[in-house]
Amino acid sequence: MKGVLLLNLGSPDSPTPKDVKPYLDEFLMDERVIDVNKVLRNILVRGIILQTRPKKSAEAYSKIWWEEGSPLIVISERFTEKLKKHTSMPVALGMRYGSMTIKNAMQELKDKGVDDVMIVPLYPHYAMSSFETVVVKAMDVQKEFFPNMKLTTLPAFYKNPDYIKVLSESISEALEGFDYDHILFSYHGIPERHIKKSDPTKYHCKIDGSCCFTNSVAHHTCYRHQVYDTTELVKAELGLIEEKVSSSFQSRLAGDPWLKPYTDYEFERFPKEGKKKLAVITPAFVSDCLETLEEIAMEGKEQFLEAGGTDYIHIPCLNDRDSWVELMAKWVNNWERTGTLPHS
Ligand SMILES: C=CC1=C(C)c2cc3[nH]c(cc4nc(cc5[nH]c(cc1n2)c(C)c5CCC(=O)O)C(CCC(=O)O)=C4C)c(C)c3C=C
Ligand SMILES: [Fe+2]
Ligand SMILES: [Fe+2]
Repeated sequence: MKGVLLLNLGSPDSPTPKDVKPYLDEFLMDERVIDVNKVLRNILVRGIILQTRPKKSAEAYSKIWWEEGSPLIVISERFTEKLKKHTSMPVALGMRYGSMTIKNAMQELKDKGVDDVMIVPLYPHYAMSSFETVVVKAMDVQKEFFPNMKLTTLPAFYKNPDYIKVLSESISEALEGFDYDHILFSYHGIPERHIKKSDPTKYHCKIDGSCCFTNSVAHHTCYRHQVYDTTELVKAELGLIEEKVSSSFQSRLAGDPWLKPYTDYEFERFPKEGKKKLAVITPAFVSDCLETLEEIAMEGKEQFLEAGGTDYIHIPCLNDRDSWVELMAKWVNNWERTGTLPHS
């Protein structure tokens, strides 16, 4: 029997340093997130980052936490419940880090008689530290605990025409009545090194060049190419003016160079260039979370207004929007009926 496993990265159990610390430990000790050798990762994460970050992160989480829990978890649960109403297959939700484990979610499916699972990483773009890590974890768990379960992965959907339509529709709704000077597509950043590492050709990715705009098989796993594609496709779908749209990268950790331009630098720069009314969209995430609600909707707004901006909106993620749930239902139900995937 077929079933669906929705996967996201996860949140701490509460916005306190006591619960944030083990969550951050699991997150940052992941070799696909901090991709240095184990000894160095241990020193970096446990010896340095975890000495101060849990308190800071807990404060940030406290600002966005809902009565029902972490927004990322609550929204993912709402999405799951809605999807269940659109399919006859069992649907479960698992998280890469934290207490809502992938193992429990797979057990839930197995208990309902499921042995053929579509895994759905809730990320439109491929990155080692998001899409790849949830898929590899799901495969490891399957091998160890559910050897008779078959897994099929929904590919990154960053350029799927139906997804672009749903995303564009959500953007145009949010922009209604907002006379913007500029729309910024702010994507979660990753270290530059990661896109070189994910390049299967080992020669295509040049970081600073125009590699992302020339055809290559490397783009199947190139996060930067994929996010630029999403921006371009939405721009075309909505007929947006070239000069009024750009992309940037947020949420970097100190140390390595990360993908540029950095979102916080753009918040400083725009008002000086006369772009004082700004709309920010965060399409690397399908659910609002710490990185959108705190970093963009709160901190980003403050920074932009302090730099001389006058008007600022953060456009919500797709969350549990009906058209998004219906699109996911179309993909999974089609796979149930025909065994085919919507895009590759
Ligand atoms: C597009 C999705 C994501 C990518 C790519 C990604 C890369 C990445 N993240 C970190 C470090 C942290 N990320 C944190 C939170 C966080 N990250 C994502 C998504 C991506 N991360 C989400 C959805 C969230 C929010 C979870 C929530 O509970 O709302 C955190 C924890 C919070 C904090 O302390 O800032 C860290 C740490 C790295 C290093 C990285 C790429 C290498
Ligand atoms: Fe992150
Ligand atoms: Fe590229």
